[in-house]
Amino acid sequence: MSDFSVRRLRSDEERAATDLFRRALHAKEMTDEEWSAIAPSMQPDRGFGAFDQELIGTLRSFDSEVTLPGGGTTPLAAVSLVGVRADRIRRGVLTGLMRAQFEDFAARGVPAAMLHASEGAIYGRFGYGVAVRAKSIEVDRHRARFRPEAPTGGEISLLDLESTVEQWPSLFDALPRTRPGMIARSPHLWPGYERELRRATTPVTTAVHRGQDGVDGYVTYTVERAHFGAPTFLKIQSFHYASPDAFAGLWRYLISVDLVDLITAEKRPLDEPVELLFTDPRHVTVQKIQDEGWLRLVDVARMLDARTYRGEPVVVEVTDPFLEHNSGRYRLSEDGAVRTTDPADLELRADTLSMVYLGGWRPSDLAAVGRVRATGAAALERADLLFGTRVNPWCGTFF
Ligand SMILES: CC(=O)SCCNC(=O)CCNC(=O)[C@H](O)C(C)(C)COP(=O)(O)OP(=O)(O)OC[C@H]1O[C@@H](n2cnc3c(N)ncnc32)[C@H](O)[C@@H]1OP(=O)(O)O
Repeated sequence: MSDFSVRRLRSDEERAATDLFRRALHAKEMTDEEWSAIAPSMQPDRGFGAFDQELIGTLRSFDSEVTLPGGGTTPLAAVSLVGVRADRIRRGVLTGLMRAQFEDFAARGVPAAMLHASEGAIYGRFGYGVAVRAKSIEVDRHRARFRPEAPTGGEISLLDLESTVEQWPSLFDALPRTRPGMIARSPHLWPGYERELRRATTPVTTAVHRGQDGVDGYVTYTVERAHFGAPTFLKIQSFHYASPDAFAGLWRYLISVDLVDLITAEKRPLDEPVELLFTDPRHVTVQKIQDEGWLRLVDVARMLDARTYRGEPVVVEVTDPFLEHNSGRYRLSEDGAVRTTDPADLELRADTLSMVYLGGWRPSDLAAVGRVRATGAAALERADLLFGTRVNPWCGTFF
């Protein structure tokens, strides 16, 4: 490890830290105008910097909360803007920053953290695991026909760019965050979203769905084509709903939009049944399945006790090399989670525990690739049921 120290960033260092992150991602430094648009998204006291003679690495977070299996919520740190200067990588700088950030989470009683990773090989060693995967889909608008039993939906009204910017926070906040892994959107997120919307080169439209009990869903999109004669894409930027009627009603609207060939939606829940709305499900193709959210159980005991379980108890032995105090055995049952000295049914590392925690992976599948060790098939069957969730996890918020 080279000689550097890590400390909380002062507010007058936030711009340099953001530029350092952007350089690490090969993006240009910000103009004054760009910084004034981005500055409000920096939650004070949540940034860390690594310094030798100067700033050489950074990361930050903003406060949020996450929905857990069973419907409860806990505080969550949404981690982002992670970067180390190119001439200082692979010397332990990120490791030092991670350690300082976890200490800060523990001091503030934040039991979990989530991030979206630029690369898949970075964060496992720090105890983050792929808890949420998502699919990107493409719908052939000309051929997709609704099945007769698909809900008809309610009324649709349209918002333009300015109304979308104004109403997005209240539209999102009014909808329940029902899936495990969904997070609250801090006020610090919206300036970045607004900036993205304003950078669109074609009109931004939001279709708002109103059901019997009022507004219960919305979809925001742009329509784009590469050049004259190329296929026209309706690109969904954001799609949230609270009822099957809103889900089907908004898809009916999207399919009805003229002069569109293909509809694309990125990072949708794995079990969202868009294709089943249509007479031929093959008119919806899955383009990609990717990791959407990496979860870290910072306080394993608290997080294990915060979610619900079904079925017979299981004792898990957790190994957490990065946050050693989490290592130990936990008995999980419908009554919650307690530390125990009973023999373990399953053994797994902290990053693997994160993968099963929201119900995104079955312990038996992870056992098949050597990431879970179990006493036998019966233990795995109990663990699959215990960690299983009614719906797939989904984050649905980029940060
Ligand atoms: C949530 C987000 O913001 S995602 C964006 C993350 N940022 C980027 O991708 C920007 C470009 N990359 C970078 O800035 C840096 O390379 C970082 C932040 C990914 C890593 O920072 P570093 O200071 O090099 O990490 P550090 O030296 O602490 O590495 C710790 C270990 O992880 C490994 N590691 C680090 N980055 C990577 C990587 N990209 N791929 C594979 N292994 C990696 C190191 O080899 C080291 O392994 P070791 O302990 O076995 O020796």
